[in-house]
Amino acid sequence: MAEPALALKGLAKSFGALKVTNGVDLSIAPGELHALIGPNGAGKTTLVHQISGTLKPDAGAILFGGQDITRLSPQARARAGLARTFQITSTIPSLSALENVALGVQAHSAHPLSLFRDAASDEALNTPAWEALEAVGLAERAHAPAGSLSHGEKRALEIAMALTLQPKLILLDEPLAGVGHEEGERLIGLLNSLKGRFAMLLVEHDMSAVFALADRVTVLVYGGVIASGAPAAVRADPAVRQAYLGEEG
Ligand SMILES: Nc1ncnc2c1ncn2[C@@H]1O[C@H](COP(=O)(O)OP(=O)(O)OP(=O)(O)O)[C@@H](O)[C@H]1O
Repeated sequence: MAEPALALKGLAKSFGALKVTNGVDLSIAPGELHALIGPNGAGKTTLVHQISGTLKPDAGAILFGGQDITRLSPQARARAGLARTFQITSTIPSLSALENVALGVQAHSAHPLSLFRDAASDEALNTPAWEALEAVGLAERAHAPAGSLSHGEKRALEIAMALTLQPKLILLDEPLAGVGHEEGERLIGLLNSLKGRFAMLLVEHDMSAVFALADRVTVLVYGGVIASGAPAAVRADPAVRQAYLGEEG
């Protein structure tokens, strides 16, 4: 069997007496889109922070393509191909979409010290930047300042920036939050078009998006996994229905 793209083994994190991640086991196959759902405060974002490396677990291990990355810095994880998009927009508003992506390419290139040396005019940066913009459907907006893009376009731009890492896995933290219905549909189409190229862990409250996209779903409640599996099985699980009672109707 292929090595999982990502495997969490007994991951634990407490804030004081609060066990926010309570011995989480999770496995994502290469190319799989895995959704992580759960009620507010279940610990989803805390789990994503531990996977990306901005928060240290108290116990447990994180394996990325079989390699133990539990103690690696976020930068080293990104270089290994673990990309993430942020709930808070991380682009530079005054620079064009193309310049933002080209800067991302430059930051991860062999010569990052040349940062800001007119990133968008350098062909070695430009070609992958254009490819990433095309992959997310933003090529026509390449020269628009990132700050002028719509909410959904900004999310697509962040995904383009993640693509320049040539990722093996992308962590998507609520990509649909604050995005209107029409743009949401476009983003779901975009994520669908990227499926299979790399693994994705999607944290999302929009259940129609989750069930439209996910190969497998894991449900987190009070920091613990209560169900994990194929979408239909998870949806029918009595413990999951109980956890969502009143939220999903
Ligand atoms: N730095 C911190 N210090 C103390 N408690 C924290 C900290 N970060 C998160 N928590 C608590 O941990 C719990 C889980 O929070 P987390 O943001 O991971 O949940 P979530 O599932 O992502 O929620 P949401 O769906 O609302 O984003 C919450 O009770 C939160 O208040």
